[in-house]
Amino acid sequence: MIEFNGVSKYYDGVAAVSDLNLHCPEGAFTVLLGSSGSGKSTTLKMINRLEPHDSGTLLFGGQDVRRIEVKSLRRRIGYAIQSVGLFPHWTVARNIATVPSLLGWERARIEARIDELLALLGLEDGRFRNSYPHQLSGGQQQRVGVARALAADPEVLLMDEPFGALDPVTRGSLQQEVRRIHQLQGRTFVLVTHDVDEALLLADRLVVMDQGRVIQQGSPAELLTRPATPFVRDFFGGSELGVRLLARRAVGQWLRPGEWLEGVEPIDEQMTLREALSRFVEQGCQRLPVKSASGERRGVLHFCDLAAQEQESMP
Ligand SMILES: Nc1ncnc2c1ncn2[C@@H]1O[C@H](COP(=O)(O)OP(=O)(O)OP(=O)(O)O)[C@@H](O)[C@H]1O
Repeated sequence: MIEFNGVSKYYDGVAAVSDLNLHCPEGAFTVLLGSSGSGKSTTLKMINRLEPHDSGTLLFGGQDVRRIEVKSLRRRIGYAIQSVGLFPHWTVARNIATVPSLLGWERARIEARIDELLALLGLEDGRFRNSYPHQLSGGQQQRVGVARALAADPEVLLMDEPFGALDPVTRGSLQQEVRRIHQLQGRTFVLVTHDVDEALLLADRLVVMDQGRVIQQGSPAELLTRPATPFVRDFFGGSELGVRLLARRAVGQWLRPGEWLEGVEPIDEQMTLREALSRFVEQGCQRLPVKSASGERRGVLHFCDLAAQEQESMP
């Protein structure tokens, strides 16, 4: 969907990104991960031409972005940023309606879309619709920012640290929400973050950047198990690589079916192996029964299997 071929961008002769080769596949959730100043935001802004690139080619849906009229390009791309950028004197509803109104949608269609998005982002409580941004919490404002970016059902959603300023609990619930929306709608999402756990939670495809260059790109499991350089390994927390890998895997794939255990509270098969590890430590046990969301017996998770799989996947 989006392809960078040898793309560079300079500010006052200094490269912000250089010779970028990067692919964001259609329908995938791509996350650009890197430390401050590594060129992530610049990369994102070149996609919707908020920043023009200086050399190389950047393709959007197979077309050179320079050949797509800026207005029509931006209509195809939603953009959500950390500072939200809501219009302060407009209600939530009017903020969300910004792009559909520009596109000349009929009133009834706009109203229906606002309702749909408020429900999608967990803001369906009637009071939000006509509130002003300053009457909302930071987390609610971020939700409205994402709703506004999604309003005209863009082909691509770009998000630059959209949960940056939030407390861990609100951040966690918004991350889950965005993941759910991605799975539901099957659109192409590109998100920028410097938070490793956020990246691992959301990404189908992960791109690690440093000093304006792509250091490695691939699936989260690939990067965790086969980091291409010591930098990538260190970025994922070196000794924490194994635990982070456990956070990507669900209990359901690792249990022994056909076994059961009485007298111990069962865990859910959707639980991550990382959470299960905490449960083993908390309860000081070696085995845990596993049930489905509807309460059916699925089998037993053995601590020794979990430890073995972590060793296998370590680089
Ligand atoms: N408008 C600008 N003028 C001059 N230099 C800039 C401009 N925007 C970015 N840069 C420089 O380009 C480099 C990459 O910046 P960029 O914002 O893309 O990094 P980032 O990885 O998104 O960082 P952060 O996580 O801190 O936002 C930095 O060295 C930055 O100082």
